[in-house]
Amino acid sequence: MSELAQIFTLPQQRSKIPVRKLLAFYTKHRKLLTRTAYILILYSIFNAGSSVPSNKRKGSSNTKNAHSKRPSPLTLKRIRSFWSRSPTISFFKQVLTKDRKSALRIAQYLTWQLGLLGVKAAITLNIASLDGKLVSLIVGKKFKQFFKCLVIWFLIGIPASLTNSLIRKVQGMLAQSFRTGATNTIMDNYLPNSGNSSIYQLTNKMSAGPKDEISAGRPNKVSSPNQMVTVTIDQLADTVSKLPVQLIDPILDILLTANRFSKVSEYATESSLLLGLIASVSTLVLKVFTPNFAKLTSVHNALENKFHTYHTQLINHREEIALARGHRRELDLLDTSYFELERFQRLELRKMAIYNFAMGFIFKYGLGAFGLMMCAAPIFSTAYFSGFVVDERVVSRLAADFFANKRLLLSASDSLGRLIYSKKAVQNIIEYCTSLYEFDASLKEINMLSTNCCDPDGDHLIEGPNVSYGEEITFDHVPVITPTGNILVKDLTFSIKPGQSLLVIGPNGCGKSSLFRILGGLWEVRSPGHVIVPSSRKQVFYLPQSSYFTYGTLREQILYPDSMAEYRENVEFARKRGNTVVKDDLYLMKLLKLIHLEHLLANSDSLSSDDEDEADGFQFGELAGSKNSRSSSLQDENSRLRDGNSHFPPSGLDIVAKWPDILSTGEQQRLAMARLYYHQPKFAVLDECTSAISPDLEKECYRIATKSFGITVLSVCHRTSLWKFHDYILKFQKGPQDKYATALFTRFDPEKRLRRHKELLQIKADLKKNQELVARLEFLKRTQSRPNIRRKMLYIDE
Ligand SMILES: Nc1ncnc2c1ncn2[C@@H]1O[C@H](COP(=O)(O)OP(=O)(O)OP(=O)(O)O)[C@@H](O)[C@H]1O
Repeated sequence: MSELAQIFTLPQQRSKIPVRKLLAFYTKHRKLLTRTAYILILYSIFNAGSSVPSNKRKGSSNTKNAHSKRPSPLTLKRIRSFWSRSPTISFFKQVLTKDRKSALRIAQYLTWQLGLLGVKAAITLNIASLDGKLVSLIVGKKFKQFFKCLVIWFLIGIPASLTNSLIRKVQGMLAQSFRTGATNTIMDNYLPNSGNSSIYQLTNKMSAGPKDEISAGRPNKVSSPNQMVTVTIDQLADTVSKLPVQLIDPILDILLTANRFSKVSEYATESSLLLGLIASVSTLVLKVFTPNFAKLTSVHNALENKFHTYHTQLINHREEIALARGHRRELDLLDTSYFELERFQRLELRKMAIYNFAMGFIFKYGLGAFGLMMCAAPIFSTAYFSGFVVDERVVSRLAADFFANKRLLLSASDSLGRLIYSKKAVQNIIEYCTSLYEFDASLKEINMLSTNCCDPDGDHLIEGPNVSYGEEITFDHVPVITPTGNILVKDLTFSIKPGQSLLVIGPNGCGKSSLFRILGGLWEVRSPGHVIVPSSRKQVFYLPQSSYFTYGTLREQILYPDSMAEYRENVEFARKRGNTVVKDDLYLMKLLKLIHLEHLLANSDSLSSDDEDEADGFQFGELAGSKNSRSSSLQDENSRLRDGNSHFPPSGLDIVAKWPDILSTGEQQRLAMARLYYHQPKFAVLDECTSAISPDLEKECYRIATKSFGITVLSVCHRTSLWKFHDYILKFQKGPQDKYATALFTRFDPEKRLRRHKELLQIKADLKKNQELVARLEFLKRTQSRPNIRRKMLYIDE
């Protein structure tokens, strides 16, 4: 009879309860009971670890509820609905289907991770057995065997350490692959090939939407696109890579422990049942202390984001803030946002401390005590049935079992705790995926709406039902309406052909730049308007008041938005074809010389030494390659450059700097003009892009653009000195009482207009002077006729 049967037979002799029948039933269904125990354990663990948020999100209020509610127990129906509708699963599917290469790598690293975790669990089991054996050999005083065992124990350390380090490495690789996949997925909509300005539109949408949802408990998903792409994806990848270890490692530990117990212990079935019950009760108790991790993460990220944004603003506008002595105001803003973050972190720490206490106590000590009890049970029962007289061999076997089991059980109870703690990781993953999914969905929505406006190859400037293509730029009854729905101009009509430059004038805020936003495809062409534009986006170039400069070489500033690869390709192509003009490094340096920026080249001496005369005698036609044939000197220089014997070392254009920081506004505008000369588009939109350049050089810049390079400009400029470069005028007018501006388009004779303008100014000045004279005369008359003034001759009035 087994020890177990002996125990159960003891009370039977003294009681009238049908213990025998119960025992028979129990012995018959022992396996079923064991399985029930395992199911109980699993259910309790998953229930505690379940974190499936409600999928019935429709509006923001539902979204808010979904996060403020505690996750309800895991059911099959919820799992099914989670699988089909959850943003988390959808995001994962997107990552795995869109970027096949990353998906393959993810699968590969996951397999590696699973294999390594299996090896680790097997090693742990072996080490536990060896531990027990070592104790048994010590008790049995078998030194030789003990030493052998110790050597094996020591040697096992090599694969154990190797496995651990490999697990970490594979985890890092998994995180990297997932990050790559997720970033590529988002990038497809963030900067789409179609050239659609989704980020511009999204930012517009954000400014129009609710400003701060943090206080409402749900931060704005798209409040910070850069945070999404840089931080959230990284956090997600990191958490995803750790999850297999967090989930599988403890599960394997528990399974191996259970397996070992079922082999070595007579009480395995009962112990499992008891363990299942205790684990269920423990997880129920733990639920009371478990905070809503998803909500904590979400609010924490939003507050961090706000704090970062204020700092970024401070850095971006440092000069303006410093000159305005705005440091106190900025400090207030930073302090407030930091205080909010700090207060929330304190709350978070408090909640986590309570949770960690409950976790540690229940799982480490509660279940640990239970484990020790189970380990001690065979020793006490053996001692009891043998009348407390035990053979030494039995003692050493029992001691070995005790140590091995104790180690395994304690690690199993710890594993159970870790498994439940992985709930935090799962909830964080859900939160990150939901944020990214919503961010991606917003971008997709914008791109879908703009599929009308942009072709997939990104070749067209704009597309849509109200757009057609031609050689000209025509606006036909186009209403100018802001994204927020404000009408700026009700009906805008004008048309210009190549060679017919347009001057756009009007008061501030009437919609001059907005016209260019429509032309650039940032704002849609609203019905009943219709526009005709050149089909290729390369034919229209836009230069704003403050141009964008990348962090890179001086050469890249001129080439932008072309890449270095495109530049090299163009140079090679032009050389192969034997073009008269090759836009190579030498050409770029000449352009810099043209706008007096040669000092930016590291070795500017080279421009003024040997080649001084040449550069001075340089003709714009040579650069434009339009009318004049290239001079032999330029040919010589180009071939010298090609042969690597150039007097213009490439280092000059290779300087890397933070260009907006080291260049004055005027220099930046001149560099932007060099960019325009390099690209030589058919049309150029110049939106006050020379406002900081001295009048003489500004005229020169316009002259080179229009006359030398033959670019047709559409310019907003306030200086009358630039009028002569335009053939047509578009004048926006808006009275103080008018809701929106009207636009007048006519042919423009700058000479005549300028004469009239000067005449008008003269008349106004004369009239003003006249009015002053009349007023003075009135005053003098009044003084003379005042009755109370003592009569004296103030002036002689003839
Ligand atoms: N993205 C936007 N969303 C909503 N309104 C906008 C947006 N961009 C500009 N506006 C509004 O449209 C109006 C016209 O702006 P626009 O930049 O066209 O003026 P402008 O005529 O070029 O003025 P200025 O001479 O000062 O440059 C302004 O009132 C501005 O606030």
